[in-house]
Amino acid sequence: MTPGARVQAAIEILDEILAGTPAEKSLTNWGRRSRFAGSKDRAAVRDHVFHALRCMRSHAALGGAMSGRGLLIGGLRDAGVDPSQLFTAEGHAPGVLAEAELEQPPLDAESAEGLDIPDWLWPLFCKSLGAEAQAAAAVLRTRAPVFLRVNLTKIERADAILRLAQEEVVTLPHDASATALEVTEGARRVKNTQCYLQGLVELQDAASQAVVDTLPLQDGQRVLDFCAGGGGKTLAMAGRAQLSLFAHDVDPRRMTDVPNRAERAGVQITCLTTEELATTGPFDVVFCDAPCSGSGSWRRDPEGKWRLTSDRLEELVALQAEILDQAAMLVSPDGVLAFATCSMLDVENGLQSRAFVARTPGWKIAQEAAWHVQNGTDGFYVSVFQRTKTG
Ligand SMILES: C[S@@+](CC[C@H](N)C(=O)[O-])C[C@H]1O[C@@H](n2cnc3c(N)ncnc32)[C@H](O)[C@@H]1O
Repeated sequence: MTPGARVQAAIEILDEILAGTPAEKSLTNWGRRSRFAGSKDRAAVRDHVFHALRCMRSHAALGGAMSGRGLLIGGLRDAGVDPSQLFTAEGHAPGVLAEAELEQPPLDAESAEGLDIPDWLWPLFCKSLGAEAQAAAAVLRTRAPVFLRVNLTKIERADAILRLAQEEVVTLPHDASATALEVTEGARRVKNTQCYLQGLVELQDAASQAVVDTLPLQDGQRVLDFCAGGGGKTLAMAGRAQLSLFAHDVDPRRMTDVPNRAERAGVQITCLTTEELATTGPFDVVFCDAPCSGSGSWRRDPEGKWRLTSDRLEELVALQAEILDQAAMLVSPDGVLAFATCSMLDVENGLQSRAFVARTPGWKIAQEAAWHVQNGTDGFYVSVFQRTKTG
């Protein structure tokens, strides 16, 4: 496919997304009807689509329309490329620019529109991130790096770097965690490498790994991952100590992959239903990786940025509080409760944790940590609660 034809394909996919089809489904639909497209074409089209989704407000403004065509015209202008170079109508390229499309509309690059944050969210975003708000929003307009977690029960980090390099995946250690590697070349090959297939490495953001590093895990503990989902953090915990590990999720279907992933990593994880929690507890450590706005990972899920509403955020904050209250009851008398989100919003993080200790006698915040996208990782937050002596 020519560069122009790739742009036209992205325009069609974006129009489908704007009409309500999820991005992954639209890309799959296009892939099925475009057997002629090679792997490089598919990757390039996907990159166009995801870049447009990350920068949807600003690119629509620069392109003069919230449409696939407007987004691609705006995206080219944002990159300093004259769209007329690709909008030629030749070789399946999009049609030439109409009179009304020729002039670039003005855009304030420091406004919520220019920084691609919804207007309703911008005050909250600024309050949470202070002087870093603009920098964080700007990073959310870019593609996220790919990170791996080295399974230290199977291989040292330095050896994993060498083994991956033999399979043409180039990585560098990342200082967010002693298990983290940033992939600098060959990211698309990772899932086919023997290193991955044999469970020596897992795909996991570096901040997710760092969150698990903060948990006070020790050999012999009974540990519950209360919101386990696909078990990414349960597996990371398994790499930290010899634990009796339990995974739970209110939606057990989300844990479908946990047994296979555990087997690949060579660890044991027991999945529990909600009914089984009461009879299996209490636990020495209960970790809640709670459902949240996902604002720290909007580079990977840009549709989430535009889907979030203030009502939905309010619902999420209420759900997080409920989860903390339920999880606290499963902690043993000397145990620890931990709460994490992949959010950078204070209302889901520090304020949520302080509200928990304010309404729940007997608990204090022992530790808090946050990671922001400006430092290269996803945005994440964790708080670790301990019981007070009088509690
Ligand atoms: C952020 S995701 C977890 C991601 C996972 N820990 C990982 O590292 O791959 C949050 C999970 O919480 C689950 N969840 C939502 N409400 C819950 C509740 N009341 N109790 C337990 N889990 C809940 C969701 O189904 C979702 O899988």
